[in-house]
Amino acid sequence: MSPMTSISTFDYAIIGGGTAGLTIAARLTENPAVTVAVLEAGLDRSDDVTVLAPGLATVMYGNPEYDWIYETVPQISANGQVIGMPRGKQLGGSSAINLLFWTHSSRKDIDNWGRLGNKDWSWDAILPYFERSEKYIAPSAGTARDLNTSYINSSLHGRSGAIGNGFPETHGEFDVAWPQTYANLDLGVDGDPRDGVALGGYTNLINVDPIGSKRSYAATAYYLPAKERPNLRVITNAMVSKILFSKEHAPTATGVEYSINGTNYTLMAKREVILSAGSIGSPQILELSGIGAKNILEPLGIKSVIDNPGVGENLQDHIYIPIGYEAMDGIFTFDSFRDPAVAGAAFERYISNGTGPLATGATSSALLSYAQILSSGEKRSIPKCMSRGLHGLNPGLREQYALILEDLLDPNECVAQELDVPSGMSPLLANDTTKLFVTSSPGNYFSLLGVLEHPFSRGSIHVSSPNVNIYPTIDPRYLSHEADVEILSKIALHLQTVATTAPLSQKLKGGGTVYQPGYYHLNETNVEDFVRKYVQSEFHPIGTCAMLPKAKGGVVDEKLSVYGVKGLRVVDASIFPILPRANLQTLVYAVAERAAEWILEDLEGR
Ligand SMILES: Cc1cc2nc3c(=O)[nH]c(=O)nc-3n(C[C@H](O)[C@H](O)[C@H](O)COP(=O)(O)OP(=O)(O)OC[C@H]3O[C@@H](n4cnc5c(N)ncnc54)[C@H](O)[C@@H]3O)c2cc1C
Repeated sequence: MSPMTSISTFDYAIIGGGTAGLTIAARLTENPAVTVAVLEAGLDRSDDVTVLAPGLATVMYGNPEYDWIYETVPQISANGQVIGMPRGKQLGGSSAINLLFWTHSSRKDIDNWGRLGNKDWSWDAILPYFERSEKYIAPSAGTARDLNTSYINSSLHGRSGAIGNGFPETHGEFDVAWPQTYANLDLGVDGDPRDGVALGGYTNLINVDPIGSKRSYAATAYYLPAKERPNLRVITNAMVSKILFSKEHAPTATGVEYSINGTNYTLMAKREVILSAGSIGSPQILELSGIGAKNILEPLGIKSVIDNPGVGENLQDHIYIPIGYEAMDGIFTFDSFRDPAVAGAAFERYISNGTGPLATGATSSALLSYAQILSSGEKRSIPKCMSRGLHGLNPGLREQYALILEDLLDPNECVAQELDVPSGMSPLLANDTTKLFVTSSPGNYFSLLGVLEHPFSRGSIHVSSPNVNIYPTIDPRYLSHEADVEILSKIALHLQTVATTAPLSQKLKGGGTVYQPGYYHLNETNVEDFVRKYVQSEFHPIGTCAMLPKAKGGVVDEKLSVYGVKGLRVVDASIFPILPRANLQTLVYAVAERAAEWILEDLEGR
């Protein structure tokens, strides 16, 4: 907890000290006249090596000290699997446990947010906020050569923003092989994807500060520099259960109820409550506070404040298929850490000088259009099941599907992201994230992952109890739309082409044809069955408090204010109306930066 102050009522109360919450807190308190309280359920772990060492990220999954350890209900269209859903429970939220990919959405992705009815949302409008959150650090000449970083257009990258990012000075044989493999497939990156347009295979930036090779994230980059400000109070171990409303006229958010170790407290907010509890926590807290579908809340004894059936709906997530290959003898993968001596030596090396395998995360990425992943001679077309058209859908969903279909037909728009995990994986144990990124099979493995960027399936998150400690029901309905199965199958088949292409194939046994036990060769006949059995979450849930017109299922307006109440905004990944390409954190930071500016403008009456 940061130093106590005598203030008991604040101008702003922020629920959730995660990626978005800490960004807003830091920006608002730059104005010394503004008082801000942040209420975070987890603890401050910003000096914990498990958080800071890039190579230890997956160690946090399934550990309640760091992770909420949510899980989905059985996924009917995905072989009945329960999928584990880690979310960061600590200052920094999911930015403290994520896999450090620093990627950007496409220009069209954000323009689409505008086309869905959100005034003033476009790529051009969000650009300054990407820049504000980014501190790009150029690599050494050796790293630039090894990882082929010549695609970087440094004029596009922010140099003095909050989050340090660059290329790891420690890299392995797979990292070096990756860009050349895509170039050999004629899929080499055709620019810097930071421009929102470029596609192809490349070495990705990761948000690691080169000084000591430490994770740069919301707690270290936004919170720590602001920590001593007298106008900021961050309360950790504080579980928020409810937003309070005044009874006058239209309901106005006036404060929050929270508890610490079972003792209840109330905190008042004179100007606004800002809900930044993430895509699972934010709809849960809205519903617990009476904002949501009346027919869900009243049977649970929750008094309705605003009847809005959009809350908790429109859940979308990036899903992927992994395929495990056996690495050539002598090549390091994280499977080598099964030997405690190897793991111990790596830890010592990281602690003593910030180098070695724990100093880096995976860095390989490819952003590919539908045309680029189809097998040669195959023509791009809309999925078979979409040929009936979009009749009978509600207007909001019809518009979203029309945009996704456009992306499929556009040779310049990303449909798949391909990446790697330098170890074996156990996708059939996806309900237990302590087991997902390891394998019990002896040997060293390399996993290729193919992600579906714009899924059609839509799910929901709803409370099942008025008690905040009972987790909401999370049902993403993975693969419930047939089109997702069809497209993900094509992506899975493309991964096999990548694995058998040099120089990557030279690093894999049998030239990329020897599989980790449990995986097997895929073909047109067996791939759909494989996709339903092996599908995974990239842990990118969005959309559950969607920024959309209310008639289209919206929960917040284009300035992120909750419909029907005053003094309440939602600012986090839950407001994304439709999934962008690639990983989400750069967009969460940018949205939070933009929201902070609006909040300050409102204060100044501009
Ligand atoms: C395992 C994993 C890997 C990922 N990898 C990448 C990646 O490599 N690159 C990338 O760009 N993106 C990645 N992402 C996605 C990205 O990190 C998230 O989308 C982003 O951090 C979400 O930010 P947020 O502000 O919406 O939520 P969060 O950062 O999760 O913040 C929500 C905060 O609210 C708190 N909270 C919730 N409920 C309550 C309550 N009742 N009371 C008080 N506090 C509460 C939480 O503890 C948390 O701190 C990954 C995510 C995960 C989980």
